[in-house]
Amino acid sequence: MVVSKAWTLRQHFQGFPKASDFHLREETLPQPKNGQVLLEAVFLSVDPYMRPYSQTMMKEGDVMIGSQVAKVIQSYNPSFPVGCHVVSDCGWRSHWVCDGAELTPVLPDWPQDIPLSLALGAIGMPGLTALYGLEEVCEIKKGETLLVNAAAGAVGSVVGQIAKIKGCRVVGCAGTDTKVSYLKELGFDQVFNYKTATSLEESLREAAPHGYDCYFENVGGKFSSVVMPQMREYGRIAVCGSISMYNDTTPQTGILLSKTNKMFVLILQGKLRCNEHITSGFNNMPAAFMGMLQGDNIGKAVVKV
Ligand SMILES: NC(=O)C1=CN([C@@H]2O[C@H](COP(=O)(O)OP(=O)(O)OC[C@H]3O[C@@H](n4cnc5c(N)ncnc54)[C@H](OP(=O)(O)O)[C@@H]3O)[C@@H](O)[C@H]2O)C=CC1
Ligand SMILES: CCCCCC(=O)/C=C/[C@@H]1[C@@H](C/C=C\CCCC(=O)O)[C@@H](O)C[C@H]1O
Repeated sequence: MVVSKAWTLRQHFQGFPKASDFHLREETLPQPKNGQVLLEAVFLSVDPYMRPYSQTMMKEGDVMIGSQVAKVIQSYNPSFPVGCHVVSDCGWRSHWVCDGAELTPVLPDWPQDIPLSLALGAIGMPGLTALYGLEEVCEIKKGETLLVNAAAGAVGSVVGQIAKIKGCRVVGCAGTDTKVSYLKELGFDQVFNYKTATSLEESLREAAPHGYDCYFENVGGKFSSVVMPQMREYGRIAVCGSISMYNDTTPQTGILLSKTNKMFVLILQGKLRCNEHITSGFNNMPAAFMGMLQGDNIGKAVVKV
């Protein structure tokens, strides 16, 4: 018998999440049956969507939603032998029994030099979101000017680097001077701290006097209203997220939305840098989640068990 730890939503968040909104419970798992596996969490993801989706998809008492990289530690399913790694959407749990239908195997040819945690970051959902938004939504072209906000985060940092690789001029905004320096190191052309800028409108205009061809929107709310008039004719906007609104108790005006090998190659060639903000310990899941929402992370926020 394995006793699993699980973080539940004790009560729905009101505004910014608090430590007392979470509850750590223990649950005894059943012995896996034929076709099933027992998973042990190795890295867990904390992502912005957990805040708005907790409101719409979860009841109080439910285990927090989320993905993790887990190791198979017992197996009665030949597709997932003991020792292999998978991505599972089983939530904030240390262990879980399930069948293979819900699991994505970590590729058997995963390069040794690339940390498995990137399956939750640049090689996973955030990285592929960045690539999809740039290529399929913005259809970005060489020579164009792109704006990305939350630029030092999991999605934003990949967006800016891919756009540079494609020969674009990239403007990024982030919330600390350390993030600004990091983005300059990554090769962004113009970067500013939106929290200390005297005027967001002027900083955006100074960074791109002829306006923006593409806008990769991660923040929403007032930020997007300021960007709109600075879009060029035939400009394209990938509305990816609206983190500035996720903790609102009263609605603001503004937008609210409801190729893996390629990424390996770019990382191994040193063209795509993937910083991670790693918090240690399953017990620190709520702190890691709240830290990410308030901007503590440079790159992808993950928890290492
Ligand atoms: N549509 C889709 O499929 C997906 C959408 N997303 C969206 O992309 C966005 C970024 O996600 P992700 O890269 O995972 O997260 P990040 O790693 O970027 O972490 C969140 C960051 O958001 C910034 N932030 C927090 N509050 C505000 C605010 N009020 N105004 C501006 N910035 C703020 C903080 O950085 P700072 O210090 O710069 O403020 C923080 O570090 C989110 O909106 C998310 O919902 C993500 C994945 C998939
Ligand atoms: C108003 C919320 C906008 C959030 C944008 C965002 O960050 C989206 C991220 C998703 C993420 C969602 C994860 C779980 C929810 C499952 C929804 C369901 O119908 O089952 C991930 O699935 C991929 C991103 O697109």
